[in-house]
Amino acid sequence: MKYDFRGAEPNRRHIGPGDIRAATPDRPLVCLTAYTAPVAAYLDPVCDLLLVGDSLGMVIYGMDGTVGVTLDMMIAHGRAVTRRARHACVVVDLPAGSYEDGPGQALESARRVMAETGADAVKLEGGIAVEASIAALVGDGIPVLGHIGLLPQHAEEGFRIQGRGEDGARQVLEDGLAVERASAFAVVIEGTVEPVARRVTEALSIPTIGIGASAACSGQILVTDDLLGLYDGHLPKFAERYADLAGTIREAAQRWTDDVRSRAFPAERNTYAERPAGKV
Ligand SMILES: Nc1nc(=O)c2c([nH]1)NC[C@@H]1CN(c3ccc(C(=O)N[C@@H](CCC(=O)O)C(=O)O)cc3)CN21
Ligand SMILES: CC(C)C(=O)C(=O)O
Ligand SMILES: [Mg+2]
Repeated sequence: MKYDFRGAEPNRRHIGPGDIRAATPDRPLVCLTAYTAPVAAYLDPVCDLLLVGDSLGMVIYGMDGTVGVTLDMMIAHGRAVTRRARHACVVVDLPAGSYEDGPGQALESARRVMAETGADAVKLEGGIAVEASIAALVGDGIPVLGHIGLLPQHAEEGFRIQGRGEDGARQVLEDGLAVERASAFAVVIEGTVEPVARRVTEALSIPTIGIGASAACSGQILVTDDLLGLYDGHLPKFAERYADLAGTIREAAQRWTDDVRSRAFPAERNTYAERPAGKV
């Protein structure tokens, strides 16, 4: 079925879910989170996929976890990102409480996200437990990105690495196989040991996108605020800081503060005259 994008631009992006699905091992998929229009504008040309992740609850709303994030929050940020993305595939997370009741609830939530944001796809956490829901969305024409391994929406005892031991390894693999059976176009593997990520990647015909899941995946995703040194919480071991935006912000704010107090700001170029220069 075709969606009418109420207020949202129909998706005219260069890279679609089908292109992500067709990724080949010679070119790892490059994925980052984006929650706002300007960050989407900066990342869009260099990424294959932009994820509007429910991590935004922790990263920009200061929550302790992702469980309090609502569908309305995801839609507002999803819409901001699709306003700027014209190259990368845009995926929006279904938040906790918006799909666990089963295929009916998942369909209702995913349809809203697609119609109101103009995203290319949705992501939901889980394998076997959500297989029927993923299949229902795909059957309705909504592309789905899977998410297995560490599931932050179900991390009641903290964010623990998954797949250790034979039982753990089997569960992650079974979840990956379920996501593939349900016809997701790719799957995120989060917080898993390398042998498990390798086994899942070899066993599945769809690409695996790793976060804290080793180099054995078909691609990588990271939370952009971690990459940029902007997140003010605990940085997971798997994240790597490529910039220090927190330091840049503190320094700029301090310099401006000094300039206001010394009356160096505002300068003449920041000040309106009675009549604009050159006009009579
Ligand atoms: N800023 C940010 N970055 C993320 O990657 C991220 C979020 N927020 N929020 C949602 C989830 C939560 N994530 C996390 C957060 C912390 C750990 C963490 O601290 N893990 C321990 C490993 C514990 C173990 O060995 O079992 C670590 O020390 O890295 C892992 C994943 C990943 N996602
Ligand atoms: C960490 C990624 C995969 C995610 O789900 C998020 O940012 O919410
Ligand atoms: Mg998420």
